Amino acid sequence: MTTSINAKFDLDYGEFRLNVDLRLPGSGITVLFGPSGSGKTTLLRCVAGLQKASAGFLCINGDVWQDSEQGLFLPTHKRELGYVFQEANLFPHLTVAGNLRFGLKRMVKTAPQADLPHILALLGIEHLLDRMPAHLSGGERQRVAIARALALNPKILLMDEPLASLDFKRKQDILPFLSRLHGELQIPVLYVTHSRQEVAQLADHLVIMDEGKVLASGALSDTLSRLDVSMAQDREASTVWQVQVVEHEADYQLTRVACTGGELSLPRLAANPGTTLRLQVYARDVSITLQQPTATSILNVLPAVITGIADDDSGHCVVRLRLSGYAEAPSGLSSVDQVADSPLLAYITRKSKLLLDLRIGMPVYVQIKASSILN
Ligand SMILES: Nc1ncnc2c1ncn2[C@@H]1O[C@H](COP(=O)(O)OP(=O)(O)OP(=O)(O)O)[C@@H](O)[C@H]1O
Repeated sequence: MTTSINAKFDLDYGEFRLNVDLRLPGSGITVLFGPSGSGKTTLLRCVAGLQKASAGFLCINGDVWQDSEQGLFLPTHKRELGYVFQEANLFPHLTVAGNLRFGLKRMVKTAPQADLPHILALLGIEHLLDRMPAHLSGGERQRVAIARALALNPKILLMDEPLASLDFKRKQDILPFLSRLHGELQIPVLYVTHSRQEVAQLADHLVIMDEGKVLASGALSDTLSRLDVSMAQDREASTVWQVQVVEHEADYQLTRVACTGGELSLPRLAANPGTTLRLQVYARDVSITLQQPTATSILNVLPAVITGIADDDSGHCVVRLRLSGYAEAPSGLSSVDQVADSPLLAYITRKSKLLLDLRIGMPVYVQIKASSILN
């Protein structure tokens, strides 16, 4: 993966200080995750030039927008970026088409044009062009706001909790459109959220922040399975893998999928063999055995090696494992960096850990009781 964003900011508000030095991928979705007040929005505003860090350096795929040592600070209107906020902020007196055109009028004439039909199709809003914003659902308004930002053909898309003002149903409606941005957008996206669901569904790269600092930054599944960060330390912990559909077993209404480390049987999926999908496995749905179980109703039993163990203070512990079935990712998945190793977490009682005498480096079997496909 090429490191193409370098964002280094030191900004002191007195009560709060943002101090980050990040190297991020130049494409794909980077999610900034952290509790309220951890500095996610402040970081996004520094990237946009809406906030000026006293010491800062920002380079987006070769374009330097800030270099305080050289006295360089590009104002926001000169930064080629799209910004999507919690509220869509569409002009109420303009149709959807009018809202999209408004941004375009302000573009520099020589700037390359965005592929508008592609953007409209990507966000599924072709049929809404003549509508007024008041006649759109919350999810449709946000899709138009994202299209308006992309229509500017930005070099980076900044999204600050774009789903926060939507109810559960609307969030579910819009997430598939956001998932499409992975493969279809060439530019990097910085996406702020507190939602673990959005992290699992959207992130390629994950940055975990707290108190103005970066606690962890890395490929999604590596970061999700880091036992030193809080996301991996409770029963909501999960890992996300890319899997590939192998075949359907019509008689059993099952679909077999391949991951690095083996194959899994899932309830029948509406996807053709060869399709790549995201699979989320919660730590609480994974159990550990020392021998390969011979009589179990659980279909998904895979060999694994323990790579880490962290106790919590509620009588449980989280065990990090690496599947050890295959050395290589299935063909077709190898380009996805998070597939190189499919880490897995198991949330078990501390008593079970002691009874099985689990230790790092031990070969075991994992039983995966349930999992869910995210896209
Ligand atoms: N202009 C400002 N002056 C002083 N303090 C500020 C300013 N803007 C933000 N802060 C403080 O900086 C801290 C980080 O705020 P920020 O909005 O970046 O957090 P966040 O992680 O995005 O939070 P949330 O998830 O609630 O939106 C907060 O304590 C906030 O009160």
